[in-house]
Amino acid sequence: MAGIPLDDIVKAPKALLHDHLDGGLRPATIVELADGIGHALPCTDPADLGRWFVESADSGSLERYLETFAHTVAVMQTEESLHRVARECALDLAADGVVYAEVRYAPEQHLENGLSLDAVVEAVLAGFADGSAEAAAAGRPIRVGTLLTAMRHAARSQEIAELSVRYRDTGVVGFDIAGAEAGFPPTRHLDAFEYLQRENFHFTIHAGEAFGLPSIWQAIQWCGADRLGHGVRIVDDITGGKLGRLASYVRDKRIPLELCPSSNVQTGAVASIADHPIGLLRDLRFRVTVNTDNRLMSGTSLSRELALLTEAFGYGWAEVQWFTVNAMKSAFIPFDERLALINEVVKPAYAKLIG
Ligand SMILES: O=c1[nH]cnc2c1ncn2[C@H]1C[C@H](O)[C@@H](CO)O1
Ligand SMILES: [Zn+2]
Repeated sequence: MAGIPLDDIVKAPKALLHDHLDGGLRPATIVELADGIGHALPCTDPADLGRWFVESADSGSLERYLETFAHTVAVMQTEESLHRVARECALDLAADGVVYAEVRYAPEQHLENGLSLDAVVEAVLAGFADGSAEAAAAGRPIRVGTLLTAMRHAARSQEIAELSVRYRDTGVVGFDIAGAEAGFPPTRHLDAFEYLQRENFHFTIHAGEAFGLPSIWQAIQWCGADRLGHGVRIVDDITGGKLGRLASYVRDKRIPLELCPSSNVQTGAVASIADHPIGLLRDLRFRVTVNTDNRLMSGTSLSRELALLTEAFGYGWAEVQWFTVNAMKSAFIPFDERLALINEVVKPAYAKLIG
């Protein structure tokens, strides 16, 4: 199918809920930062390096996909580099027409040079603020919220949950757990999730990506996740269009699915974009959102993910608006602020596009 041209999608306002800061660096920035600290890279030409990330992440396994992060995390160990990467992230998302983004990363992975958790968070928040201000000045306003991630194989989730709550009034809007899923169920971090619930805070959980329904069930029914990071394996509870109890619960409660089409193809969660369950899940009216996961590892952008879906499933502007409004409705910022973006930015733009 023809699909909507990428350039047109770039111009439309979009919202992004699932994007990793350490999965979205510019290849040229990695080369410069690595040179400055003497970190050895697989190659030093930015274009080659960009291809290396995509090819290496194209592994068919989440564990191998995650190995590529060693190089991005290695160059994000100082306040200056964290600030730079966050600033460029805000600028790149704004240039792609993203007007609202929640970007996540794991502060515990940025302590190798002796930074404190608070220093990491403050450097990233300052980078997002500076990048957003520059984007606005250039006529591309964007709001960036931060999610702090705890690594599911580690044991710092309570500490990171407390860190998130400490920065809730200065830009951190939610919490997440990420990393290899098999063998590391969400309930390992139950104390952190119960703490966050007592604090009336928001969190999403990577679940139902490399592991199936038990992970999703725990994330929702034991841990109380507001959203599912990926959640794509919820299709295992749907047979011939008929929903099982867990799938019904997720749909009926309007639990947002942060679907990441290209990432799922690379980790082997789905065979191809055309085979992605997003088509079925949309038809069944789940609260589906479209996301990038890791723009560097997938060589992608939110506009490209949407363009691929318009090609594969024949979607038009009405569907792109639907995905965008779903994401805005599911954002972790206050209701009135979500509504303002939907009514004042998203809907007027799509009214013109849909005609
Ligand atoms: O798709 C993913 N699934 C699980 N973990 C992931 C995914 N993408 C990135 N991560 C991990 C690697 C990063 O270093 C970490 C924090 O952003 O989150
Ligand atoms: Zn992710």
